[in-house]
Amino acid sequence: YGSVSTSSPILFCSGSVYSSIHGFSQEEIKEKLLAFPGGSIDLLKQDSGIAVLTINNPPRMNAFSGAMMVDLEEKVTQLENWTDGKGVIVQGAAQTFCSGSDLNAVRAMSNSQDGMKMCMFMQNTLTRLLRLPLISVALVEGNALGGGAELTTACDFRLMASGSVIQFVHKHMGLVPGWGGAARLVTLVGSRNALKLLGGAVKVDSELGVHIGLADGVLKVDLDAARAETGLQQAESWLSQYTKGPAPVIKAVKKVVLSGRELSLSDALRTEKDIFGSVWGGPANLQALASKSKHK
Ligand SMILES: CC[C@H](C(=O)O)C(=O)SCCNC(=O)CCNC(=O)[C@H](O)C(C)(C)COP(=O)(O)OP(=O)(O)OC[C@H]1O[C@@H](n2cnc3c(N)ncnc32)[C@H](O)[C@@H]1OP(=O)(O)O
Repeated sequence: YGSVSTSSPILFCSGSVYSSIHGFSQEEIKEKLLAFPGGSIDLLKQDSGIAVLTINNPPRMNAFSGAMMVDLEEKVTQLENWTDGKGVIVQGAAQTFCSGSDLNAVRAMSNSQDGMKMCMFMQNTLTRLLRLPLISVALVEGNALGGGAELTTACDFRLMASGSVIQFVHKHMGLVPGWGGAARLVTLVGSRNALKLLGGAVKVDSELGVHIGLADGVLKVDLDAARAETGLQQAESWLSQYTKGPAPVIKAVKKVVLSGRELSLSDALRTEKDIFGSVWGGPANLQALASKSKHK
């Protein structure tokens, strides 16, 4: 497979929004964030090409400590470099998703300068998560609140367990989303629904989530415990519908959609041509041509 050389550095070279040209120092804010320890972000890369990223801080309902924000950035870098990867599932540990920023860290960093730096750091990381050349799914069990709700919007898809809730609680905190969640929410559900969800701090359950297009599916509850699949198993089988096939082809699928989503039409068309060139005449293409396959 040829590599994709495109005129769209924003998507494929550095997915970040802020850098030193914006007066932003990633290293300076990392040092501040590391002063707030606790929890971890765990990455499991599987032979299937589907990775599982777990937000792990159960004593605080998987709230993000500063150290976890830094950890997430490192795990996203590992996923960017995963040649054999095709998909990623983002979940919370212990059957709940994520309750946003750790309020203890928020209280200690309550001046506006630090708040904005933290928000730039998280915008960079979550933008890179959304721009991964992998198909991503947020598996929402329990609560996704505040920054946790924003994290769900940094995935391509959201699957909700019955009883789970996505809630942008920001208004109740005297805030608005700052991790890019508002911009992504508008793209997902339209500006009128976004205004309702943010203005009313609405509790979105799985039914409402599907109705407004925030959720892409609801996980089944099987009362027969012996037969029941876990939420993660269900999410893996849902995602595998879209990740069957060789990694370079799946990555190319994600990249053409991403460029269509983020670039102007002319730039998206040029980028699509480059990505097409990277799979044209590649092993999967030659094999398909040789097998005279019919698409019945
Ligand atoms: C809004 C902007 C900002 C951002 O975008 O950066 C944020 O995200 S701020 C955080 C927004 N989230 C919240 O305000 C969540 C507050 N917590 C809750 O509403 C509840 O704890 C809930 C619904 C998550 C769970 O309720 P439940 O009754 O099931 O459990 P507890 O309340 O007893 O919680 C257990 C334990 O977890 C601690 N906890 C929960 N969330 C956080 C958090 N965000 N930061 C720090 N700690 C959190 C809670 O205090 C309990 O600890 P304990 O020591 O047992 O009292």
